Amino acid sequence: MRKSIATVSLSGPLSEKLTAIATAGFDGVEIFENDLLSTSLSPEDVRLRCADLGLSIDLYQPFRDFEAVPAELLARNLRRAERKFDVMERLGADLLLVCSSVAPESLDDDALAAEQLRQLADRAQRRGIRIAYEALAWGRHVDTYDHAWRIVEQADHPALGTCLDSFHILSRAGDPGGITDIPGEKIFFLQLADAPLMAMDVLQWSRHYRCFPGQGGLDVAGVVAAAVKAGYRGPLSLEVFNDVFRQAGAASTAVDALRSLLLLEESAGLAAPPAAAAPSGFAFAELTAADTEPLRGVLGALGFSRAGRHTSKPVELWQQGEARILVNTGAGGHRGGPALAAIGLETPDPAQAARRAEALLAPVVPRRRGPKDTPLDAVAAPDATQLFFCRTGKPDHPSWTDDFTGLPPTHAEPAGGVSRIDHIALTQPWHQFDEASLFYRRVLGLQADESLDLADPYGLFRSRAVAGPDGGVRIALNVAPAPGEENVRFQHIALATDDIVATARLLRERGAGLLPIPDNYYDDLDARHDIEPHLLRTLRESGILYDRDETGEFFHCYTPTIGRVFFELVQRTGGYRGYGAQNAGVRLAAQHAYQHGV
Ligand SMILES: O=C(O)c1ccc(O)c(O)c1
Ligand SMILES: [Mg+2]
Repeated sequence: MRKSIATVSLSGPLSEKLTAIATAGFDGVEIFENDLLSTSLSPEDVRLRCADLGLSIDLYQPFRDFEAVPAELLARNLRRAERKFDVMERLGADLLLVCSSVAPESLDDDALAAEQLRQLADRAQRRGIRIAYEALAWGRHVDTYDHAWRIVEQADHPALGTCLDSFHILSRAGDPGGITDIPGEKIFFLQLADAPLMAMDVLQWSRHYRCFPGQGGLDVAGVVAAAVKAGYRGPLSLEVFNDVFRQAGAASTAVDALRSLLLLEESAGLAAPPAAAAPSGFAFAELTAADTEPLRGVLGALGFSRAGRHTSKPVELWQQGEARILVNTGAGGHRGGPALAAIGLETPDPAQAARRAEALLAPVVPRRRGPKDTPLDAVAAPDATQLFFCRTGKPDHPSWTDDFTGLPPTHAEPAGGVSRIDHIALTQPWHQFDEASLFYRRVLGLQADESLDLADPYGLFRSRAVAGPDGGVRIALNVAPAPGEENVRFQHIALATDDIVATARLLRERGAGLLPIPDNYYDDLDARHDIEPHLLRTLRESGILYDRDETGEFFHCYTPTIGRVFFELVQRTGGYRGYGAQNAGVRLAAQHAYQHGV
C-alpha cells in the first residue's frame, strides 16, 4: 500500500522534513498545520516542493473544535474552515482532518454534530475537498472510533468520511473488530502509531510517547488488517508525536519510520519481504584499534591465541574455543583505543539474511574488500555496527576464515577456559534505542526480552536483550539517558567460561586485573541469597558477581575498560537465561570509580 507520514513525526523545519521523507522512500505526507505556519515557504512553494520530491499531500491537519456548537459559533467555525480550504487549494491538498472537539462549548448532541459536519462537508465538496472526522481519545463527547463513525453515518454526505487512528483506538483498549462494519470507502484515512504500554493520562501519552509500529505494545497490525478487510485502500500513514524523534535527525528517523511500516505490512499479511534467517551463534566480534597493545595484552591474559592473519587487510584473528575476536589495526577505533566495529553472525543462509535486511532498508556493506577476499554478506545495523552473515567452516559456503593464514600461537600458556562468546552488549545512540530493538528483533529474527531500567550513578539506562531461541546469539542493547561523553557508546563482549574462578585467577596472575567490586555488595548478596560461606569468600576475593533465578545460577566479572570496550566473563548453570541485570548498578558504579581512579 502507499506509505505516508505526518510531518509532526520528524524534527526540523518543513523543507528538511520533506526532503528526509522523500529520501527515505515515502509516497506521501500529512502536512501538520504548525509546520506550515512556521515555514517561510508559501503553500504554493510547499506544493511544488512536494511535487519535485515525488510526494503527494495526502492530508492537511488538524482542524479542531468544529462540531456540535451553538449557531453563532457555527458561523464562525465555518468561516474558519473556508480560510483553511483556501490554504488547501493553494497546497493542492484535498483531504482535511477534523478531530473531535475538546471545546467546552461543544454539546453532547450527535444529531447536531452530524448536521454541522454535513454542512462542513457540503462547503468542502464545492471546493473539491473531503473531510475525515477522527475521534480523539480525549474528545469531549466523541472519543471512540465507532462513535465518530455513527456520526459520519448519520450525516450521510459523500464528502464526509472517518479517519481511523490506531493510537486513539488501542490506547482506550478499543476493539478494532468493529472497523470491519465500516464501509471501506467511508474510511477516508488511516493513521498509525504505536506506544509503549504505560499507565498515564491518555493525552500526555499520545503527545509524548507515541512511537513507530512495532516499537511499542499496541496491536497496530490488527487495526491495519481490519481496515483493509473493511475495504480501505488509502495510504498507511504514520502519525507519531514523540519527544525523542522531535530531537533526533530527520533523515535517520524517516528511514526508521519506513522500516516500521514495511514490517507492519508484513505483520498484517499485506507484504512478504524475504523471510528471516535467524542467526544461531556468533562467528566473531571485530574490534578496531590504532594502538592494539593493550587489547592484545587482555586477550592474551584471557587465554586467547593469535590464530591467523588476514591475507589482504591488517586484521588478526584471536581465538579460544569457539570464541573469535578480530583485531583490526587499520581503522581508527575510539581515540586510538579499541572500539567494536563488526559482529559476525553464524547464519543458516547468509544471502537470505542479507536480502531481508536490505529489503528492510539496512545499508549493504560492500561484499568484497580485496580482489581475492571471500565474498561476504553484510549490512549495517542502525548504530552503524557492521553485521556479517557467516557460515564458518561449512563445506556448502565460502567461509570468512579462508581469508586468514595461520600463525603460530603467541604463547603456550594454558588457555583460559573460554569456550565461546556468550553475548555482546551494544550501547545505542540515545535516540535510536527503539529503532535498534525493532531492527534486531524483526529484521534479524531474534526474540526480545522486556525492557529494563538500570541505575547508573549519573542516570538511568534502558536495557533490552534480544536473543535467538536457543541462546546461541544474545545481544544486550543499552541506551544512555542523554547524549553525553561520559556514558555513551561503551560496548562489551561477554565470554562464556566453564570455570569462572579459574579464568579470573588466570587473568590476575597474568597481570590483567579485574574490576574491583565493593565489599558491601557481597554482604547484600549473602543477605539475599544465603550463599555458602566458602563460595561467598571466593566470589568476594575474585570480584565475581552473582545472580540466580528458578532455573539456574549466573556468575560474572569484568575486565577494566580499554578504549570503549571491556570484556565480561560469564558462567551460566542450569537454565539461567538473563544477564545479571540485578548487578548492573553495582557494576556501572564500579566502572565509574575505576575510570576516575577512586
Ligand atoms: O494530539 C492531537 O491534538 C492530535 C491531532 C491530530 C491527530 O490526528 C491526532 O491523532 C492527535
Ligand atoms: Mg490522529
